[in-house]
Amino acid sequence: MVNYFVTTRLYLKNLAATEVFRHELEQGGDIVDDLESLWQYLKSKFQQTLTKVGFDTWIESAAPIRITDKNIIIEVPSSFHKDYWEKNIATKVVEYLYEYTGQEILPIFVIKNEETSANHINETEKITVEPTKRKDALLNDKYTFDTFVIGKGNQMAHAAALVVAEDPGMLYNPLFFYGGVGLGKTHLMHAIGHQMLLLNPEAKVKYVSSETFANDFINSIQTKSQEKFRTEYRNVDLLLVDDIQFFADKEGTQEEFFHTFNALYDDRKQIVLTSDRLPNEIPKLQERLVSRFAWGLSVDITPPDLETRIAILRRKANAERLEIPPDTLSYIAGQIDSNIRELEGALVRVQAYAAIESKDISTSLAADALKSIIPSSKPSTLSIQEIQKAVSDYFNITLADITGKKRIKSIVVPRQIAMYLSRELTSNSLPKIGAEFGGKDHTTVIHAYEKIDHQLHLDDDLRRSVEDIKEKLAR
Ligand SMILES: Nc1ncnc2c1ncn2[C@@H]1O[C@H](COP(=O)(O)OP(=O)(O)OP(=O)(O)O)[C@@H](O)[C@H]1O
Repeated sequence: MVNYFVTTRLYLKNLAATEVFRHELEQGGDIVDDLESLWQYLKSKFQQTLTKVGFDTWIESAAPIRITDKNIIIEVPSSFHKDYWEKNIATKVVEYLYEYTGQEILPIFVIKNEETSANHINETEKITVEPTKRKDALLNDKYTFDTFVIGKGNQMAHAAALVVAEDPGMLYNPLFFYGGVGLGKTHLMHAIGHQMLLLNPEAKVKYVSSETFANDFINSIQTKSQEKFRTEYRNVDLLLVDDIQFFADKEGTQEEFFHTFNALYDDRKQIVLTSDRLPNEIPKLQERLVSRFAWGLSVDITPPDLETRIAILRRKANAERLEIPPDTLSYIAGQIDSNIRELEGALVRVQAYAAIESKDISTSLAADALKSIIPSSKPSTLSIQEIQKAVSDYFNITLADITGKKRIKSIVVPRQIAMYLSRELTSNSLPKIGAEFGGKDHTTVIHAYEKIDHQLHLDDDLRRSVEDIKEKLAR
């Protein structure tokens, strides 16, 4: 019998030498005519060893490309998946392939190209995993991995969430999700909690918003029950803290959280945090917290593309047993592009409108129902380019300066004003505004918006300039 461990060592030894693999691949002839049957065999083996969510995430998203007598090429959706396969699944592939072919065949992982990766959107409609009924964890029953639709913008966050749910405290600690509002950060957090409890019903899971943490802490001081507070927060296996940007300005809470974090981290307990921005962009977050949060993995969630939005709506419509024609789903998904909570709200609105009118849901009914909330109904038809031009004319700088990267104050302030006005006066999403400013991140737009918004109350000159520009734009 060829020892599987020898095979594994061989595999690991060669892992870095992908080029050698490729050469060998070119030398080797095809050995299996029916790649599909072999893949089915591998899948059936993994079905027995992985959880359903693990199987869906890692195996279902991969596809075999070719096999020779030396290698099998497996296509995976992202570098994150590739990394996970190499570290956790590859040795099993070698073992199972040996069982099937009697030969040592080493896997090579290639990343699927960007254009086609949308094909991997998980549109599984069935909900098979019963969410945990443990109420003390305060988890929302609806927020599980099964109800989470995977798309380009959240694929990596979803995979990382699954890793920490199945292997808490080991690989990514803390796990930090950041991104705009309503994009699924809370949903993923709860899914981690459910999955962990499913695998280990005895696990202690605690989910809190940052406000609840702060309030619990303040109450514990007022009621002299700090010991109880500490026991409650430091004796858990998984601590989930949502929206930690609200820790800004709360010195005492940050101090306490620092100690909570250290206690859990030292005990190898898993910590998961979310915020609307990266830790170093949260104003007044203590440096020592910022650096600790960077110990683990930070993953952003970006707004879903159209296919993902349609898949989310379809899942929701199915769950509510609503009959909605595909083109109507596409229409609704096309109207709301940056916030899934609003997308779901739009569907509820269409549903209510159909009930009131006693009509079936159609595209024209959806258009009527959404008239008052879709972006095109906002009063302004102003474009971002018009705003950029008005601001650059006003400050006598070039359009290239407005969209460029120069960091001098005489350009940075007008650029921030232009971003502020783009958010105030147009219905464009934050990522779209960022893109129009030379491909900047949405968090840069949030930062600019908040800075100008704040300064307007303090700086008369700035306020006058913004009013003048607005007036010019209104003409
Ligand atoms: N990928 C997804 N698949 C299915 N539903 C989703 C997905 N992403 C978000 N949702 C749904 O959208 C709604 C908003 O998501 P969630 O509350 O998790 O957003 P969030 O990023 O935490 O927002 P906030 O920053 O406001 O806290 C929820 O109902 C959630 O179930």
